[in-house]
Amino acid sequence: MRTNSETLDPGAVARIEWSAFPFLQFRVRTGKAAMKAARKDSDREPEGNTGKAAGSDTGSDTGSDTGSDTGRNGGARGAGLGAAHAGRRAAPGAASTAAAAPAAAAFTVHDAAPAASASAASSWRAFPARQQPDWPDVAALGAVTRGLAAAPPLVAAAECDLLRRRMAAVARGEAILLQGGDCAETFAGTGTESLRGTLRTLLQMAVVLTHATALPVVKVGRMAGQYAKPRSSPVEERDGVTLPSYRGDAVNGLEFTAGARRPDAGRLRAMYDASARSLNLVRALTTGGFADLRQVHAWNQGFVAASGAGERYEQLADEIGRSLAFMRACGVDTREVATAEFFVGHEGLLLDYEAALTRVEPGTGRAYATSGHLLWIGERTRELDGAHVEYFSRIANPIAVKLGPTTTPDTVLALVDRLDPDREPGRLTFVVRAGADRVRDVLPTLVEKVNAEGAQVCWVSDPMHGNTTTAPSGHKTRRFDTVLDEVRGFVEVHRELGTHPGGIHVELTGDDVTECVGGGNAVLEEDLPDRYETACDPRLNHAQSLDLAFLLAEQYRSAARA
Ligand SMILES: O=C[C@H](O)[C@H](O)COP(=O)(O)O
Ligand SMILES: C=C(OP(=O)(O)O)C(=O)O
Ligand SMILES: [Mn+2]
Repeated sequence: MRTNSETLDPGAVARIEWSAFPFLQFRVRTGKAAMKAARKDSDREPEGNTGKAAGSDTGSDTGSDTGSDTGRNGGARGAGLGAAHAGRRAAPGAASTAAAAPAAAAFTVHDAAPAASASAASSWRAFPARQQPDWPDVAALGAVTRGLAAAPPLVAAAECDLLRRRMAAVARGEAILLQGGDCAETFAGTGTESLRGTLRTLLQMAVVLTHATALPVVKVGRMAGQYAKPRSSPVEERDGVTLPSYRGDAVNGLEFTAGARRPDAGRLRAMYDASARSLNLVRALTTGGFADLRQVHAWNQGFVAASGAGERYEQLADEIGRSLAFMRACGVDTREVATAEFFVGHEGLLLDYEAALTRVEPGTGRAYATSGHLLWIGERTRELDGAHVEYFSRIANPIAVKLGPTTTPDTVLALVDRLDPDREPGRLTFVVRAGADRVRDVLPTLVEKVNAEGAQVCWVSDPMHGNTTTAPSGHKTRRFDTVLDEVRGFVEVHRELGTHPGGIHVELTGDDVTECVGGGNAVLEEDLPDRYETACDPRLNHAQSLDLAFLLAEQYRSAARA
């Protein structure tokens, strides 16, 4: 059967190139997939990660290269997983696999598809896949993924191509990436005020960064798909009771009961539905007036007036106001500047889900993950001979890879070879999360080696995941100053090398939560229990996010002046 994902017509794509005022403008027409697929699945061994118990100090999250992570998981076991896959396919008689036979045939039948694309939905199955749930009911998994394979794509291939071009601008130093949102989205939070708040926060940050850098800001939400979590430990222990760790709403429930923590494949369908609802709201808001520049600026003025550190930001906010007045005086109708180009992305962790939503473009034969525009591989799953790198090597979306503090230049160069063999600007982003104390040591060599290789990747800072600590109260937290210090280190390194600090990737929310310590309104350690609402990692709250944007804006400016 022929696979098909409907696309934007090329004319429409051409019309949504950068406008004169690049913060804005987003026109998308999505289409219906005509995809009838039958895919069965193979069961997998449970994750053998023997990392620290949940709730212990997360300092080690500042992490190991996945080379040593292999050690943690057991290198032999990793190889064994691959063997187990192959073995299962060769012996489909086992009761548990009978209903879950391999066959990603649905995606491999496009006659004109190049081999790489045609097998995108299935080739990863020959490689060990880390951090996958131990689904107890493989028949249910097969039924769900077959349903997803027949469902419409959530994003269009042409939108992914557009983001690739935007990311190419980032790679060339002509734009900045701002990516942010929850660590773990929840189904309960889908389509609610929280999502609006996160979107509003990102739009506010984008205006500040756009003005300070005089560069377009490419906006990508960690949203409408960020429902699956890799964990340091497969189990969590509380008061002598040990249960499977929460792996995100896509897999199991947060509640600490055996029933909730049991992986449920039906949640993959719920993830798709929740993503669709969120995307719908994001598209409506970003095109329906919510992103009106005057309104976003008014929000920023409100923030500056209310912030404990507001005085420091006043000048920049005033300048933005004057720029808007200048535009109006020149005859630009700022009321028309009311839509924003916005993309969504998530960690492409659950390969059964991503494979089921992979679609091959009939026109080009290229395969796309249609679950989101930009997908990334996490620090724990980026091993070169693993299933995630294999899957990502075969999709045409813009993709990113997280790099922790122990990442070696050889690993990075090998990732470039696997994931960006054509050295195409915009294809590959490295998200550095080395930790504030390591970034200045680790990053320069990585950047130099990649440059010497002739690859034009985007370099982005994730100042969250290398800076997680545990407060005396037991809450996982991050210090605002440390987060800021990592971003500063990241920018400094790039300035010294003459390369482009391409942007930030941040866990944040528009809510006034108390999860990270510090910031202009000074959340204290003892405040953490007040509004600690995250389902996984601590996020910057609304004010802390804007603090970060204003302070980063200062840094970009002073670096530009130097
Ligand atoms: O978001 C990233 C990871 O999923 C998260 O940091 C893991 O947290 P853990 O170390 O508590 O498992
Ligand atoms: C899991 C994440 O980060 P990392 O892979 O960098 O630990 C994340 O961004 O949610
Ligand atoms: Mn996280």
